[in-house]
Amino acid sequence: MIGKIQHIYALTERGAKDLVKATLWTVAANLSLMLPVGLLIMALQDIIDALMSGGDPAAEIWSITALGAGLLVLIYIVHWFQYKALYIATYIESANRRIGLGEKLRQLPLSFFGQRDLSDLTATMMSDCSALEQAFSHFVPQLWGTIISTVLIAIGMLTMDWRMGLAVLWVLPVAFLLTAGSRWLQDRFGTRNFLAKRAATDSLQELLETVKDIKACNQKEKYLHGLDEKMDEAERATVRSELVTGTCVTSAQAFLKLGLATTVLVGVNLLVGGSLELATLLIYLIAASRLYDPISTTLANMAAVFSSQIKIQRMREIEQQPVQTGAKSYTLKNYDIAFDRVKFAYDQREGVLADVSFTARQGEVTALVGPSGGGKSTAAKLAARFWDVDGGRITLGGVDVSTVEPEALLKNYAIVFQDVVLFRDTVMENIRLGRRDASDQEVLAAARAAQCDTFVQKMPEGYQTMIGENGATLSGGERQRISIARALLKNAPVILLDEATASLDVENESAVQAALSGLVQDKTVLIIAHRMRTVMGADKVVVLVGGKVAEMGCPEDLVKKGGIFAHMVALQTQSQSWSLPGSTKERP
Ligand SMILES: Nc1ncnc2c1ncn2[C@@H]1O[C@H](COP(=O)(O)OP(=O)(O)OP(=O)(O)O)[C@@H](O)[C@H]1O
Repeated sequence: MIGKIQHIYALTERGAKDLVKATLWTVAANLSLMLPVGLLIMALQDIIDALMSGGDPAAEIWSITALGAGLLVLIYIVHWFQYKALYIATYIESANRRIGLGEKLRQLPLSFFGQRDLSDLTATMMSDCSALEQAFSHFVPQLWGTIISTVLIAIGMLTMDWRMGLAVLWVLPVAFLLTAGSRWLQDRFGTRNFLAKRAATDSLQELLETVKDIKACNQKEKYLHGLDEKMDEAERATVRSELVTGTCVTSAQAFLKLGLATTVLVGVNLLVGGSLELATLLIYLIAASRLYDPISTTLANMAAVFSSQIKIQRMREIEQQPVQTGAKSYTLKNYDIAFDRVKFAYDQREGVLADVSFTARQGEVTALVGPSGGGKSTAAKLAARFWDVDGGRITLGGVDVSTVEPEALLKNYAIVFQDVVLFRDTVMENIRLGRRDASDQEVLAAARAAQCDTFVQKMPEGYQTMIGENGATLSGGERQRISIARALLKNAPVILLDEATASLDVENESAVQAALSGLVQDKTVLIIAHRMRTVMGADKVVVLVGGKVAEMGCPEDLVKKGGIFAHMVALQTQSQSWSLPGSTKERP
C-alpha cells in the first residue's frame, strides 16, 4: 500500500508512511470531537432521569465536569499528535522533495534542460512544492481522515437507529458524488488556470532577464502589451476556475444542510409515533451538526486536492527522467581525448555533428576552428559528457566517456565557457569554486595568474567584495578572468577553453595566455578560438564545417595547403585593417 501511495502522490517512502500516520491521527481527531456529544448525552440522560425520579439534577455535576475536563485533555493530546503528524512530517517531506528534485536535476543530462523551460522548472521546484506542501498539510490527510471517520461514525449511527442514521447520512454520498462528478470540470478549468498562470510567470521572468535587449530594440511597448495580455488571461482563467469550483462546492455544501432538515422531520415523526425517545433525537441532531462540519470543509478542499494532481504529475515527470550513470572508478591510460566517428543531434531532426573523428593529445594544444554554428562548442561539451553521443564514441585515455559517471569524469576537466556563470558570493569564493579545498593563498595565486588582481584591488573590499547576481556588476573581460582563475585553480589534466579570452583586450589577453601556457604543460588542451593569433600557437587545428571535419593538421601546414583554414586566416588579416566607412580614418 505504501508503494501505491508513493506512486499516486509522488512521495518518498517516509512521506507515504507519514501520510498514513497523519490520516490515522485525523481519524482519531475527528472521532475525538464526537466524544463531547456522548458526554452531553450522558449528562442530559442523568438530568432527565433525576427530574423524572424527583432527585437532584445537580448531583452528578462533579463527575460530569471531571469527565469533561478529562475529555478536553484527551482531545488536546489527540490534536497535538495530529498536528505533529500533519505539519512537521509534511515539512520534512517537502524539504526532502525539494532536495530530491535538486539531486535529480543535478544528475540529469543537459539535453533535459534544453527541452524544458527553465522558469517552468523553477516554478515546479518552488511554487509547486509549496502548493503540495499545503495540500499535504491541510487537505489530503483531512480528506482521507474525514472519509474514514465518517464511515465509522455512520456505522455507529446506523447500528444505533438505522432510520435516524439514514435521515442524517443520505446527503453524504450525494454531496460527495456532486463534488467528485464535477471533477472533470474542475480539472479542465484548473489545468487551464495553471497553464495561464505559468505562461504569465514565464513571460515575466523572460522580461526581467531580457529587459536590456528589449529596451535596446525599442520593443518595450510591444513586449509589455504581450505580457499584459498574458496577465489578463491568467486573471480570467483564475476567475473562471474559481467560479466553477465555487459553484460545485457550494452546491454540495448546500445539499449537505438538507440533512439537518430530514433529521428533524424524520425524528419528530418517529417521536410523535412513539418509536423514538427525545434523548435519541437530540443525540442525532447534535451528532449531525458535528458530522457535517468537517465534511463541509473537506468538500471545499477537494478542489485543491484535484488541482494538486497536475503538480504531482509534473514532479513525477522530472523524477522519471533517465539520469546519466556510469562507473565511479576507472583507469585511464593517458589523457588523450579521441573522437571516433561521432554523430550527435540536439533534437532528432537536425544533426549537429556527423562522423567526426580526431584526437586531442595529452601535452598538445588542439584548436577547434570553423564558421559559426559548425559544432565546435558542441564537440567540446560532448568531450566532457554534457550530452551522450548518438553514434560513434568519445574516449578519454581509452575509456569511453559514456561509461563513466559524469561527476567522476568531470574531475579531470577544467572548463572555461564563453558564457561565464558567477554566483552571488565574494570574488574569493567565486574563484574557489574551481577547487573547494584550495587555501586563500592558492586562490590568490590563481587570481594573479589570470590577471584578476588589477580590477579586484580596485573593488571596495578586494577579494571579499560580493559580486551581484551572475556578476552583473563586472565587465565581460573581468568575468572571463575570474572564470580562467577558477580553471587555473582546478589545475585539471584536461582543459577545455571555449572562447576563453574572447572578451579580453590585447594586453590582458597576452598576459592571460602566458598564464595559460604555464598551466597547459603536459595537459590535454582543447581550445575554441576565433582569433587566429591564438589558433596559430596550437599544435593541431581541426576545422569543423557544418558538423564535419573539413581539415586537420598543424596550423602552418594548413596555411600552406591554402584551404578553408588558410582562407580564414587571410580573411582575419584583411579584417584587421578594416575601418567603418564613416570613420575619421576614411575621411579625407
Ligand atoms: N543547446 C542547444 N540546443 C539545440 N541546438 C543547439 C544547442 N546548442 C547549439 N545548438 C545548435 O547546434 C549547432 C552548433 O552549435 P555550436 O554552438 O556547437 O557551434 P559553434 O561552432 O561553437 O558556433 P559559434 O562559433 O558561433 O560558437 C548550431 O546550429 C546551434 O544552433
